[in-house]
Amino acid sequence: MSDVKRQPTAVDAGLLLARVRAQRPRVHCLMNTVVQKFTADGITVVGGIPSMTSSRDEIADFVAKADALTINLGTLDAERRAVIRIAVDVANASGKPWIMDPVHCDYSPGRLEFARELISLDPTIVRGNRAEMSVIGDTRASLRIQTGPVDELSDGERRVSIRNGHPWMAQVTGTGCLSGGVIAAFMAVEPDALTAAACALSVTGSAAEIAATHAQGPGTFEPAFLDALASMDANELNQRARIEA
Ligand SMILES: Nc1ncnc2c1ncn2[C@@H]1O[C@H](COP(=O)(O)OP(=O)(O)O)[C@@H](O)[C@H]1O
Ligand SMILES: Cc1ncsc1CCOP(=O)(O)O
Ligand SMILES: [Mg+2]
Repeated sequence: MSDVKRQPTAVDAGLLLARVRAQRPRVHCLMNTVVQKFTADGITVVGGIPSMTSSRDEIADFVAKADALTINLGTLDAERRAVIRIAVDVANASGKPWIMDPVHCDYSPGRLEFARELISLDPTIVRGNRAEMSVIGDTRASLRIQTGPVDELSDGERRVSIRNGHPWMAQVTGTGCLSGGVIAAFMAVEPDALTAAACALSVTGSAAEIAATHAQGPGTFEPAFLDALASMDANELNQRARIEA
């Protein structure tokens, strides 16, 4: 799976999910304070090991021990900006993959400016929803992901669409943030970021489809989604994953 020209497939999704479960990558998350638990649970049930500390004293050690890093701008303040800069420096110095979620950068010029500063530091992936990615615009060399009813991925050479998921994902706070954590777990076991992210999003989207068949609404959908993520396997992905060039 190292040929960067390759288009990812449903078979890859099953293989990478099995690789995450076998390798148990550590994912450090500088996650917003709203959805820390949900994100940590999402990483855990796909097979990764999350850590969430945002202490300035510890961040360098945690990132150094992690296999991938998730940076989320959802609840930003001066201290968190400083900690994010340290985390990104350590990840870049040691060649670890990192994903940046520019949550609500469309609400505040200051946040957009900080998101642009981080993009200049070469994140492996930038992922946001439609409103966020519209103001972000071009992300130069990074893999760019815009999620929504259809997820659109582009790395400058390839474009991939993921047609999985369910509208209830947009009614549960944190499904986008959780996807950043799951994508990071997949990047930790697969060097081609587009393949890793496409497979991760087909896994979360397929789990959402299964959860929706059991749930009565967004409230019961959330735990059903974690259950479906935990029991996802290659057979299910072969039937459901809709990864299209
Ligand atoms: N209407 C929809 N149908 C299917 N999947 C959706 C829908 N809306 C969002 N999703 C999925 O929910 C997740 C979060 O996407 P999105 O809502 O764009 O991000 P955010 O939560 O950051 O606003 C993604 O995995 C996306 O595929
Ligand atoms: C509501 C809110 N406010 C700050 S972070 C956050 C969660 C955003 O989660 P998502 O973008 O995944 O829905
Ligand atoms: Mg979001």
